[in-house]
Amino acid sequence: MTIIDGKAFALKLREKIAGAVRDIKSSCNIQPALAVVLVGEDPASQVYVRNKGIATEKAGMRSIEHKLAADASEDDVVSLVKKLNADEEVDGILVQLPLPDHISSERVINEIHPDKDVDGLTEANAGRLILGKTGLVPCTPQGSVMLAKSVRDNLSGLNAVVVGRSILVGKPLAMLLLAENCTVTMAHSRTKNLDEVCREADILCAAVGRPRMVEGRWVKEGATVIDVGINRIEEDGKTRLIGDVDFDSAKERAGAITPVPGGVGPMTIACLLRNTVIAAARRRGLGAVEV
Ligand SMILES: Nc1nc(=O)c2c([nH]1)NC[C@@H]1CN(c3ccc(C(=O)N[C@@H](CCC(=O)O)C(=O)O)cc3)C=[N+]21
Repeated sequence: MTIIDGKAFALKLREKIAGAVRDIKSSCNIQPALAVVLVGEDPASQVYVRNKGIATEKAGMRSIEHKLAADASEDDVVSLVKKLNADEEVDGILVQLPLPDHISSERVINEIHPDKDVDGLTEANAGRLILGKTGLVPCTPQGSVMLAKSVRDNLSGLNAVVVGRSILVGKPLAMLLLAENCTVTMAHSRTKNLDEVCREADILCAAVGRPRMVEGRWVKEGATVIDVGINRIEEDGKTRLIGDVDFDSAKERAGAITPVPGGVGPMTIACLLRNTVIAAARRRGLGAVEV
């Protein structure tokens, strides 16, 4: 049984990205830049944004942070996005989610120029993903597939079950697994006999946001389990981060499994940096980057 070390994989990927950034700098004298927009003072979001900024700079790229007050209007956020779209120096734009309730994240996200949409969440990039066209791919699903491929070099023909159908993770993840020639089942809260459906999975991905929902008994012997959940819970008087999979029971049956923390989470940030380099190279006509 393999515990998939997402943290180590992400660090290696970040080194490769740093190499690609160095190449771009030395050959074209360009420093790719990522702009992150944070609205409000949510402590968890502040931590994420700070970590993204540090990771961006460690990769040799420029990090630009824009912080708006919690009572900023939707139009304020949209004008900022438009300004960043027009800024030649900015290669990637990320609007930290969730946004305050009075702001439509759908509207704001869709204002991002698709070629700068490093989250891969605009309608244009979602469309490109289902049509199999070149675009920017959502980071968490991309990282999940990379981790699955790190233990099974060919996913072709395997049964993949994705539990969860969110726009951010479940749907794009299913599309990426389909592109790997998996036979994909999208399961969700209304799925009948969810345990039986999961037991058919060679690749079982849990992205539901419910702590320890996927039980060990649901895991086929030898399956690859990708746990996308990040749930903060109180247990034994401590705050703990746990996944959507009951790790202790699942690891008894899985062939390989991602832990939480240290699994998919670190890959999300690495893939964000990857998308930023890819966006920079495409926008500036530098040809494809191999990362
Ligand atoms: N526009 C946008 N894009 C996002 O990609 C986005 C977002 N908004 N809003 C919030 C969520 C959450 N997210 C995570 C990224 C890394 C870890 C991560 O690295 N987690 C570590 C642990 C970190 C800890 O200890 O808290 C791990 O799983 O090992 C987790 C969660 C990106 N998000």
